[in-house]
Amino acid sequence: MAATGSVLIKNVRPYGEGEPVDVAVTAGVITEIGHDLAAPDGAEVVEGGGNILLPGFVDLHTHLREPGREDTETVESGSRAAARGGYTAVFAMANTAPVADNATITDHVWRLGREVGLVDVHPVGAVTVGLAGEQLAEMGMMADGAAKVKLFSDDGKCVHDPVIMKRALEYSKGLGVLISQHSEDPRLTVGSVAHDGPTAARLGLAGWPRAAEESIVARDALLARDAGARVHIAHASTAGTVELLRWARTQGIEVTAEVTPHHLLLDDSRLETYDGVNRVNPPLREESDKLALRAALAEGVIDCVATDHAPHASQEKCCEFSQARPGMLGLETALSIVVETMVNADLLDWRGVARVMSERPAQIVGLDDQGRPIEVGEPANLTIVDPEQAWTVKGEELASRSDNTPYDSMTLPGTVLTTLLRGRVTAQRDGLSNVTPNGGAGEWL
Ligand SMILES: NC(=O)N[C@@H](CC(=O)O)C(=O)O
Ligand SMILES: [Zn+2]
Ligand SMILES: [Zn+2]
Repeated sequence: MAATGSVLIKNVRPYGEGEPVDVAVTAGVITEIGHDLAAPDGAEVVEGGGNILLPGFVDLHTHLREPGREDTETVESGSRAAARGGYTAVFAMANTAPVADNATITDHVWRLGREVGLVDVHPVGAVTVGLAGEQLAEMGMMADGAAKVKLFSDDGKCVHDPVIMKRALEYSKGLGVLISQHSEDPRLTVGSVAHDGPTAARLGLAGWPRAAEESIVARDALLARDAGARVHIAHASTAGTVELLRWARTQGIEVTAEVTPHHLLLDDSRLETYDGVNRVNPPLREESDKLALRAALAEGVIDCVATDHAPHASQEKCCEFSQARPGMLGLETALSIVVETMVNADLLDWRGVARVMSERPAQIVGLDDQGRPIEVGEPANLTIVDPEQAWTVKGEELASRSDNTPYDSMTLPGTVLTTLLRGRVTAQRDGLSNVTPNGGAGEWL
């Protein structure tokens, strides 16, 4: 693999539009786009096979579990999973052990990411010390450190105290950073394990009401308005949250939001089996919520897709539903779920996929080297996707150290073939000749 040398990507269709072209890359930057380009001496050639070229994906919500739970994921295994999923940048949440609530930890995670070099790992800083919700963390120190932390979140927990959240928003505005809120009023979710609806009632599972999310979304929109700050809503899961986001926009409040692939595809009908793999926060909701989330993503009311990739050890997921840890894997399957729920449903075209997977997340968090248009002079953070190729998910074959995917054994549409970070190949499936029409995609090299 050439480090920062020359790469010639043959035969790709940027955004799935027009005739295939070649894309030449030198020193990590796109230098030419055209037909029948000659490979410069020593250039690595990547055959695109007429497939779709997109900007590399950016995930605002990943759990990498390092430091502390390296048995379930490391910066390396998570970076590999991300590259295979078409990602070139991920934001690693702060709910590690110890919590990433100071610059020593955020800089450590950032350095680990650089050493691995498969994806840009941006550590998320905690909003409060120890995620305890009581005392603001040293956000300024983290923002000023080597990692230049841009996103702060107590994810896993809600910044519940309105006074603390108000101060955090004011502080974030001054620092030019963004807070991502895990919207969950903890007093409404004590003991809750599943969406509070007919399915949970029938199955005897304690319910997690929509109001637990929506009351915080509404409150934080108002706090952001008063502070003149921006706020980002993590893993939006209800139709009511969509309506609140729409309302906030009409008021000129700067609220952005993400939706996870699992909330786009799955609903609480999955819970019938009591399989702990389906336990997640916020919980899988009802079909009406799912359809509202898809429509909101198509319309732009929800800005982007974020995986909430949450690896857990199998012994923490296989137990009784109420005992299973909440969270599911997402990085390696996200593109396929977006193809299934949005592209194949005619809700998004490939320009739209680039918008929700790459451009908007980069803009929201202020990354200037990711989510860029595929044009000469832009960094070559790219992914090649075969829209026709289906593949069968097998938990144990994923690059993640964990296998808690809710899509195990499912055949999903859309395959990532190659990912490039600043022109360097970070993931590549076996030669196109090995990609069989219905028998799954080629092996990862
Ligand atoms: N989504 C989850 O169910 N779990 C996440 C935490 C979180 O995103 O709230 C985790 O860290 O496991
Ligand atoms: Zn969360
Ligand atoms: Zn999370």
